[in-house]
Amino acid sequence: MKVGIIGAAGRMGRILIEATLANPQTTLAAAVDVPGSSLIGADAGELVGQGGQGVFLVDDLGKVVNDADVFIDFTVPQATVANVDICRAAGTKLVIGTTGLNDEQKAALREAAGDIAICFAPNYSIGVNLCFKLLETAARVMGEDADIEVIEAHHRHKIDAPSGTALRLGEVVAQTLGRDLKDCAVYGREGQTGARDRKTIGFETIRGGDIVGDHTVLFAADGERVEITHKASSRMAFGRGAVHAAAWLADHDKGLFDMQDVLGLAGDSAGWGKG
Ligand SMILES: NC(=O)C1=CN([C@@H]2O[C@H](COP(=O)(O)OP(=O)(O)OC[C@H]3O[C@@H](n4cnc5c(N)ncnc54)[C@H](OP(=O)(O)O)[C@@H]3O)[C@@H](O)[C@H]2O)C=CC1
Ligand SMILES: O=C(O)C1=N[C@H](C(=O)O)C[C@H](O)C1
Repeated sequence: MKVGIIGAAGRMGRILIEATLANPQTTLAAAVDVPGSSLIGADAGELVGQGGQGVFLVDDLGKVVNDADVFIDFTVPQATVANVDICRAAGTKLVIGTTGLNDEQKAALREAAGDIAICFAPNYSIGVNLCFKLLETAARVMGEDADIEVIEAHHRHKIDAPSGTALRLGEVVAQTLGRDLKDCAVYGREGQTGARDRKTIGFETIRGGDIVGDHTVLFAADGERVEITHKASSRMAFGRGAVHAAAWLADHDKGLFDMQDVLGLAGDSAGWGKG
């Protein structure tokens, strides 16, 4: 698969270049970043110490959209939605890792997936996707008798909160228990909060330093606690997964998928996911 990277100069973009070059099923075919970046025109391989790739960073997806079979986009919501339109018009597939999209932006992705194949997931690591499955079991067994809290920690540069992964963890729990996250989520607490309502799902966000990404779902029952925790120690865990998803899209012409589909874990889920 010929792969293009959007947001190529970013933290994840550089990792995605490296992961694309390392995967025997993929070749690096294009790289895009924001207009005005001092890196426009640079050899994309140079960004990861592997110069001479002959792929140069451009400032407009439209210039290279036909050069790749699939683009991987880890940028910001506004840019991602614009990129979906460009890829849709060109018939080019997309893997999207950007988080923080609102309902309207997610609906735009769903609509575009009527014409092109899109994989959209808040977390491309194998470990987090395993945790989504473990969580269904934990919620089924303990959910009604426990207070459930989702705790996440990320680096100081992260611009959205709670993380996309934390929100998906909350969705998995809520849907397994027949609740609607929009009604039962509580984001942080302060002041005279009153006693905790067992039907709520709490979210706590930590931002600091260079934390790659930690997530815990806590089930606090009377007399015992269960915690399901994932800690990413390298962004390559996400990068490898996203490039695997790009290669997996080779067999799909249209539709909206997520990493559960790529890993073959989607079959028996309660219906959460898909944006
Ligand atoms: N799904 C997953 O597994 C993961 C998802 N993420 C998500 O990926 C996203 C990016 O994270 P991260 O790499 O840390 O962020 P960065 O800010 O480091 O990277 C984003 C890059 O995209 C560039 N960019 C912004 N707008 C455009 C545009 N219109 N066209 C092209 N490039 C653009 C930015 O340029 P500039 O800085 O100049 O604005 C920057 O280089 C976030 O939403 C994050 O939550 C992160 C890790 C894993
Ligand atoms: O911004 C990040 O860094 C990450 N974002 C994703 C999220 O919001 O869930 C995934 C990962 O935890 C890293």
